[in-house]
Amino acid sequence: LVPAKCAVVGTAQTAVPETVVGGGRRSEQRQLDVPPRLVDELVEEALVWSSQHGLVVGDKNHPRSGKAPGVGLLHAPFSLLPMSFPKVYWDQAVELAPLFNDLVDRVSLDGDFLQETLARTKEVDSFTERLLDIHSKMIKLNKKEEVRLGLTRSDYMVDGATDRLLQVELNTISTSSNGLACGVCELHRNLIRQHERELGLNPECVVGNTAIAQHAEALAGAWVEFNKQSAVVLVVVQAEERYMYDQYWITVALREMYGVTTIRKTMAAIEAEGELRPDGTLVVDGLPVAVVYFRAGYTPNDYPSEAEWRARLLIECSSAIKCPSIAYHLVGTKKIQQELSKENALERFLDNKADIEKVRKCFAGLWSLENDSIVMSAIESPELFVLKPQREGGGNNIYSDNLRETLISLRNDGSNELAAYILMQRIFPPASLCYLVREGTCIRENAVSEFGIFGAYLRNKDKVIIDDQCGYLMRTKASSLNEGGVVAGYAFLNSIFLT
Ligand SMILES: N[C@H](CCC(=O)N[C@@H](CS)C(=O)NCCC(=O)O)C(=O)O
Ligand SMILES: [Mg+2]
Repeated sequence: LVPAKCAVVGTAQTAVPETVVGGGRRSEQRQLDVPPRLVDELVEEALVWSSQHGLVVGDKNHPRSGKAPGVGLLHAPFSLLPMSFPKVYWDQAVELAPLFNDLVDRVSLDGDFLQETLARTKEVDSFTERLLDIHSKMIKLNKKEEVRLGLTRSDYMVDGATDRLLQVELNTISTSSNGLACGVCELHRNLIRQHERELGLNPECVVGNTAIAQHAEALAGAWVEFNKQSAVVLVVVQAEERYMYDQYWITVALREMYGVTTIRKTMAAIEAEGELRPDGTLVVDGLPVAVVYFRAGYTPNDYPSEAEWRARLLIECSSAIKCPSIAYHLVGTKKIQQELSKENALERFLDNKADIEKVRKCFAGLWSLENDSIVMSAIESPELFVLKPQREGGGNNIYSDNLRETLISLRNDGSNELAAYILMQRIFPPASLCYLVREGTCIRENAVSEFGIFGAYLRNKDKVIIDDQCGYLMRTKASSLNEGGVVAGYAFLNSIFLT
């Protein structure tokens, strides 16, 4: 992806202009120090570029910005300049992508493992319970998903204390920012191209992002496997979606590159307009559905009534290729992540010893709350842990004093509520001063980054058609913040150049 000559940018060996502050610890991730006058110029150019190239989101201050495209747009939050990122971590994450693709697929086929691992959680977490109910219905129906499409993202942080790349989580549903991530990469390339001399950076050093093209390719590949010309790709969306432009990058590419039609429907609309033909074909609004691409359905908020649950069940019972299937969705829960980190757990799913070691090497500390000694450690040193419910979408994790109080009350209740959570080692990535632009204003903050590699996996029976990394997402947030997430309103989109 990156010409070799770039790999040395930012290290002491090259005649690097004084503005590129690099070198230092292996895990050092640095941004340029830029003269203030130049910052203002770059910010103005970046805001114009974003507006002209669709690096945009709906503005939450505009009443209809989540309803109709083209109404109430605001530039997406972005880092003004790319983050230098050690090539050794990029290579490691790329190497892990197919291993996690394989792991997710294997675990998704082990219905007993999913049901048993989540059995305690099911008792105290009604959202997970509803997902598991649909899953067990599929098992009773002996429903086989012969064609399986996984569009995942494995998120990592560099642990500053050990320089290790540690997995934060493996997302298996609605992995987003795949569209906008490509935009911010092009933005950075453009800015550097216009100011190459002053910035002392080569635009080619910004790692290209293939996320849009590869997500479209994978969805089109699944549509081909369904093998019905008149069928469409159904995108499940929330009624209010200010992140729609991120989604449209994928669906427009699908139409323009592959001629595949997509329709956007809420779960409620699917329940109202959807039906199953005798042969199992899902028909929505009169159109046969080849692929269901979930960009909603990952949070209880997406199921405000029984209608949405009926829609989820209808989709799952159909012959449509689900992205993700209910099983893939369950594989992405934090409880499964914690279970897979246990001794000998990976051996149940992966064969190759070397692969198992590579996967295990990126696991952070993960514990269930049945482990009372860990719970006591977390009560004593809450800042070293993160308490995680089985929730996606950002803004759900519990930190610091809130973590301690939650654990104390859960422990005192003696209730089995504990099974709704897992504890994870808190990772402290190296921080560096970054220029962060939101709502037209640039601030300079000490910030940390979370690096995600998207994964695409398409399989038809025994034929693996796609098994690859499919782009990346770099998110940067003020190091003073606990929670991350761009949609959640904390993080900024970023790109990387390798050092
Ligand atoms: N509105 C929904 C947003 C879906 C969503 O929040 N996805 C989570 C994983 S579940 C995610 O990938 N977050 C990365 C981008 C961020 O930091 O916000 C969509 O567009 O599909
Ligand atoms: Mg997540």
